[in-house]
Amino acid sequence: MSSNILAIEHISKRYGDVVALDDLSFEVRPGEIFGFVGSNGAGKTTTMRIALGVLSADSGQVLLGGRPVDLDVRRTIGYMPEERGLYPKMKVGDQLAYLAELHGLSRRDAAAAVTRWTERLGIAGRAGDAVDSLSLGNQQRVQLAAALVHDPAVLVLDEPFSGLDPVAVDVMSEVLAEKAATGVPVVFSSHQLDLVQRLCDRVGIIAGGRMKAVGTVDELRGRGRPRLVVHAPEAPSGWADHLHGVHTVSHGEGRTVLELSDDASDQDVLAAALKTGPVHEFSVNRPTLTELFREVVTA
Ligand SMILES: Nc1ncnc2c1ncn2[C@@H]1O[C@H](COP(=O)(O)OP(=O)(O)OP(=O)(O)O)[C@@H](O)[C@H]1O
Repeated sequence: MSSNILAIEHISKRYGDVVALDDLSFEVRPGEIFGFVGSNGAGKTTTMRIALGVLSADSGQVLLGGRPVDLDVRRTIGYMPEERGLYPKMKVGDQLAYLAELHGLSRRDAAAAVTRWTERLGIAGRAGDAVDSLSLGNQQRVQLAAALVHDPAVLVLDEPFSGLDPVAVDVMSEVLAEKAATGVPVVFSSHQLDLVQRLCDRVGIIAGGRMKAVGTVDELRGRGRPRLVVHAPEAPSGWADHLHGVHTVSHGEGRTVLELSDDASDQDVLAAALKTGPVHEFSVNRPTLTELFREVVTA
């Protein structure tokens, strides 16, 4: 199963007059963690539901290891839905064992998988408790366990990090990295872009149902306009505004961040900065994923 590629190919989906997805394509490769980011309503959940096969696309297709996602293929996917979907009154251990058996594991293998994952996710002590007696963060750990107990060939997780405390974020991050290291393609959506930047091999930015940018974090950051950071403590506000092709992004406490158009000269900027007094720092910065995201979705 480790040669599985999850390929989303030209999918479109409308809800009445609302175009939720418009010719969206991307792929998640074996062993990679793919971050799927976009504003509220951009189409992430719709994409993931179509990838799982619980919602059908109007056109386009989803292939896992070259096969359309039918019932058999769907059983090999570990899915964490945004709306969650555990049985609130059922005991954690029973529920996970039930889900594992539903995915084809024998009773014995299911029990072993439940023990392994509840221990790994730090909820073994709660196996005998009803799901709704757990905190939301712990319920989310159970939800992740539910996505993992049948040893899935691919992981599709809708906002798995939302509402988690930093320790739970670390546990979730480690588990995703471990699964990816075994060759499983992992895709998750998130609004926590610092986390996406840290964790993901590649990222896709979706806006208005269209894929606006896909690449490694470095590739995406490299696409953004570079910024100059100038630390000139005596420079007054607006000191660089008269320079050709230079836009001041921010200025405060002697630090100025500037954006330069292609025909602007960084040497002219340096000369202008030196005229104001000493220059302690003069460096080029690439935008963060968060800055890039804002640029892409508002373009
Ligand atoms: N069942 C539905 N009926 C009608 N419109 C829907 C339905 N589900 C989603 N939509 C619309 O489709 C678009 C995409 O929604 P989707 O839930 O996929 O976005 P999202 O990126 O997951 O958003 P969020 O980050 O808020 O979870 C939105 O305009 C949404 O209002």
